[in-house]
Amino acid sequence: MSDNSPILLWYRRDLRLSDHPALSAAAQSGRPVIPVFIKDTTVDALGAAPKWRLGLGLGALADSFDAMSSKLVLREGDALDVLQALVKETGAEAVYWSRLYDPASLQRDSKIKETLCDQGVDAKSFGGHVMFEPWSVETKAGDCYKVYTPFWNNVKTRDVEPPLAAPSELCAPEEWPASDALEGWGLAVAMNRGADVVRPFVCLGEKAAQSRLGGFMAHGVAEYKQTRDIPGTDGTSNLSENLSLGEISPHQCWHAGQRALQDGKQGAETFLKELVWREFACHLMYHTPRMLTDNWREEWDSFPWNEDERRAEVKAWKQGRTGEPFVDAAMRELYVTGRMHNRGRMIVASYLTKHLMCHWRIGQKWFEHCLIDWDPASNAMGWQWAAGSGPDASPYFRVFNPETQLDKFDKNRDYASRWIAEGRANPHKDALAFFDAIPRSWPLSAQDDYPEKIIALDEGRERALETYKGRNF
Ligand SMILES: Cc1cc2nc3c(=O)[nH]c(=O)nc-3n(C[C@H](O)[C@H](O)[C@H](O)COP(=O)(O)OP(=O)(O)OC[C@H]3O[C@@H](n4cnc5c(N)ncnc54)[C@H](O)[C@@H]3O)c2cc1C
Repeated sequence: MSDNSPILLWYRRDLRLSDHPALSAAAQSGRPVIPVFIKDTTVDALGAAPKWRLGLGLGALADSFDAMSSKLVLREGDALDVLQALVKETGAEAVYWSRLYDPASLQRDSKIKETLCDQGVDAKSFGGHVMFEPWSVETKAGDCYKVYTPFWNNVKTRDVEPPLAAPSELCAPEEWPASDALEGWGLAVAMNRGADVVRPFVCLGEKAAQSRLGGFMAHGVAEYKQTRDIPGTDGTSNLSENLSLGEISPHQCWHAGQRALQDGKQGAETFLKELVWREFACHLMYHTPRMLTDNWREEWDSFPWNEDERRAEVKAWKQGRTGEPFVDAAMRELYVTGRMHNRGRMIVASYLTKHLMCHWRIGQKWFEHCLIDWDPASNAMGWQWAAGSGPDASPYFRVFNPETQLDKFDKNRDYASRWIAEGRANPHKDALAFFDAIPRSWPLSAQDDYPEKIIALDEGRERALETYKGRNF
């Protein structure tokens, strides 16, 4: 390889400069580095909110490169074609990237690696997206894990690579290749009116993610074990949005959590365990990619789910109009912020799949459309956990009762009143924001009456339990 040939640094879901093994390796080589992002079919396939959030993240990453006299080159097309064209244009002899583990990326990346290597290009993938490579965690029998607790026990005492500093400088190529304009990609198009409403809730970019982590370590993590389950408080890290696009690395979060634990902050161990849930999801997806599309437990294949999204009860669920305050508050939080508290996610998922007996894929798809922290593995695992069809799932006969959950986790109704406007003299501004975000085709207004329950909870629960009977779960 000649000393001055550039390295193409192919960015995907790793939108940061610090703790980026591929970028560090490229910078250390002393050769020119050309950061590239490609809008290929995996980007086109994203839901409205994740695609919009990606666009914001790319803008922030481009600014970071500009600030160090570098540049993020944007190209559109088949990833292999684009990389080959860039190799030709720039004389690059190497392409580096951070590994991803979903089936579409794995298939694309292995083909690209093979083709580029055959053509004499040094195509190399690096870690960084997860702390524990999915193939590096095995049971004693050499299998993958299917249950979280033994997975946690396996990894909890492992050494996690200390985070790498961002390179202080990057060598620029003699000539920069042409770049598309980010605005021309139309990544925001499907968000319509929602974008202006969601934007103030976004924590954008690497710097903001680091300060969010710092703030949480200083003020939140000590009480996290108690506060993480209360959706009316700001009791969690809110880092999923940044983790999902790689604006922060799990290693950075892990080491911050370890330091907090050493400082005697009790909640830090629970935080570390949650980070490992993300690892576990990725492990499951890598070993059983059908988890994204099919019941993990095949016994569920003959279950008579409602699969028709046009049904009135699905519409009511999506619009936060089921008449169950916990469910409706959470669905509106999703629409307004692009995120939803974990307790809300569990409750709306249980309600849709159990009380309404709708297929978990309907919910998975809606979350994929609305979440700015969308992650294919965590989303699929969460939905299959709630439905009962997943590997380490909530028992199928456990049906969350949204009313008793509200009494337990939202005693003072802080959460419900923040998100539901109807029937209130002075609705919260966030509850009103919902009506600014929704599509005009939803004929809803804050002046409407709050809806009657679309199903009595007992009736829904009994119907589900009755249908489970005689099945071999
Ligand atoms: C039906 C359903 C769908 C979900 N879809 C997603 C999704 O698309 N993207 C996503 O990131 N998470 C998803 N989750 C998991 C979880 O709800 C979110 O990670 C969490 O609410 C994020 O908030 P936080 O960053 O404040 O988390 P914290 O409580 O601060 O936890 C720290 C980090 O640990 C990880 N984590 C925490 N809980 C989980 C979990 N149950 N599964 C996997 N990782 C976890 C996240 O990366 C999170 O940022 C889903 C859960 C359910 C039940």
